Amino acid sequence: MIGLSTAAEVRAAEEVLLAATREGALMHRAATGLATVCLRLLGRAHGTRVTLLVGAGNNGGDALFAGARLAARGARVTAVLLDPARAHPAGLAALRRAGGRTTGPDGDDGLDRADLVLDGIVGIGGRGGLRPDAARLADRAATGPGIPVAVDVPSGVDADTGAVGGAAFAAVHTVTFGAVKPGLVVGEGRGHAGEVHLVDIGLGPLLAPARAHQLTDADVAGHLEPPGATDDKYSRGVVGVVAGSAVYPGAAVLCTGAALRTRPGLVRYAGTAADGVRAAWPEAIVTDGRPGDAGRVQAWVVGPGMGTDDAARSLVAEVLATDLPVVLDADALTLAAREPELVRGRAAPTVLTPHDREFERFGVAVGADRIGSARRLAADLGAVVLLKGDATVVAAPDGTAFVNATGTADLATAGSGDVLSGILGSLLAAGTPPAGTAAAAAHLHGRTGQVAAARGPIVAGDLVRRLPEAVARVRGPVLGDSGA
Ligand SMILES: NC(=O)C1=CN([C@@H]2O[C@H](COP(=O)(O)OP(=O)(O)OC[C@H]3O[C@@H](n4cnc5c(N)ncnc54)[C@H](OP(=O)(O)O)[C@@H]3O)[C@@H](O)[C@H]2O)[C@@H](O)CC1
Ligand SMILES: [K+]
Repeated sequence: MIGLSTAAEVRAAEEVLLAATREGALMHRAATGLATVCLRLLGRAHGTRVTLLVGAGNNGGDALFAGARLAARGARVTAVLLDPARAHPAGLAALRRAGGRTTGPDGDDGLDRADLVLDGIVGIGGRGGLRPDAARLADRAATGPGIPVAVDVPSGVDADTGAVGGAAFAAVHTVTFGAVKPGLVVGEGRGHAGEVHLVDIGLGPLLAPARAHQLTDADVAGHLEPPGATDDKYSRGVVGVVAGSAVYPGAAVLCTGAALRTRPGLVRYAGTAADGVRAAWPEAIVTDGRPGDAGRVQAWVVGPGMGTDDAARSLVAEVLATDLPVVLDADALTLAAREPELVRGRAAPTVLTPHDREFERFGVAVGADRIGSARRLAADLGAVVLLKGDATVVAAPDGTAFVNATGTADLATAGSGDVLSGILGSLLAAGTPPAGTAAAAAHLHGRTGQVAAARGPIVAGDLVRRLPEAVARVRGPVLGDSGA
């Protein structure tokens, strides 16, 4: 699990470490890591051209020291000092000693011929969009030939929320220090950060326990263990699906299929799409009755494609009245937004899976702080909220949050959400804690999108078909398995 630490958490840890190390040591660690990544991206230093955009804070200091290291190896380095009188003095001296040159914001910045541009305008000390000089340079960097690399945080991106309140540096790589900040992996910030490289500067043991996390394949593999010798179809968790309609069985078919393919066990379906589900998935146990007629289950998924009429409302209320974990998706979210007390009163876990418009039906704007908004709704409803997006956010009522790392634009296809709710129901039936389980489902859904899209454009049915391959990929190679 990767902890996501806010600027304040990083600063608090930094303060302790700064007091315990000799002056400048942390910045040297940061700059060494930064220069190493730049060298890897450039392939070599000698003969390359590097432009540094240097603000007046320590973020500019990092860029200057890294630039000095590259200059010492033969790169032609130009530092553009946004505020020459306040540029980091020791960094500036190091760059000049190594043969780098400096200029002001209106000088010859070399951006039109740079191989790499380092954005050291502002880091975790930044507020709001970039000021005019900085904005103009960030804009030129975006259209120039150099690889745009952000130092710690792309300037103009809020490190905690990913909000971009005006002009911002568009990086393809971000080299961040001490901890990954949430703003690099969520919302608009994710697109501005590009690939994130974490440089260890020794903060780890001093950081407060993170309240937001990213899962890795290894974390999610624990949810996807193959059946053991003593498992039977019941012991692996039985999921019940209430979805679709006689006229539109598609959502029910996708959701049931995804549940079946995630953790082979037992899937029960109850609803008016029974014929369609039977035809597509003879493996499922199907009734055209009510949820109560379906037989014993350990978790319910309710909502996809079932409409919002009185009949649908009564099915949602019946499922929510059980003491089992429930995933509320699609139409069930619209119904729950009308009667949030149906969710608030529950003792068993409830997971809501809204996209932005569904989220806002609960009366909370999503805004630019997606983690904060998901946390607010989760606390209000006493439920886990999985807010879908480029980087899906999961928040628990206690504020624990997860940001998904595997999302891809290919998942924005009709029926993709039905597949996610099927995956989630299937994992939740195992009885694991709901927030981490929802994050694991988002992770697997994203991996499935990646696996399926590798062969070309995808439809939701491809996700169901490629789920076993994605599960295998998340589990990774089995130790001791020779492949024979
Ligand atoms: N502490 C350490 O030892 C270590 C720190 N480290 C590094 O330090 C960074 C934090 O440094 P920091 O605290 O100096 O703040 P920083 O991010 O440079 O920003 C302040 C400057 O930005 C300016 N500015 C603000 N908003 C702006 C805007 N919208 N548009 C334009 N400018 C704007 C602001 O201007 P002012 O308001 O003062 O005029 C001021 O000049 C951190 O991210 C990491 O890189 C690492 O080396 C590890 C060791
Ligand atoms: K920066």
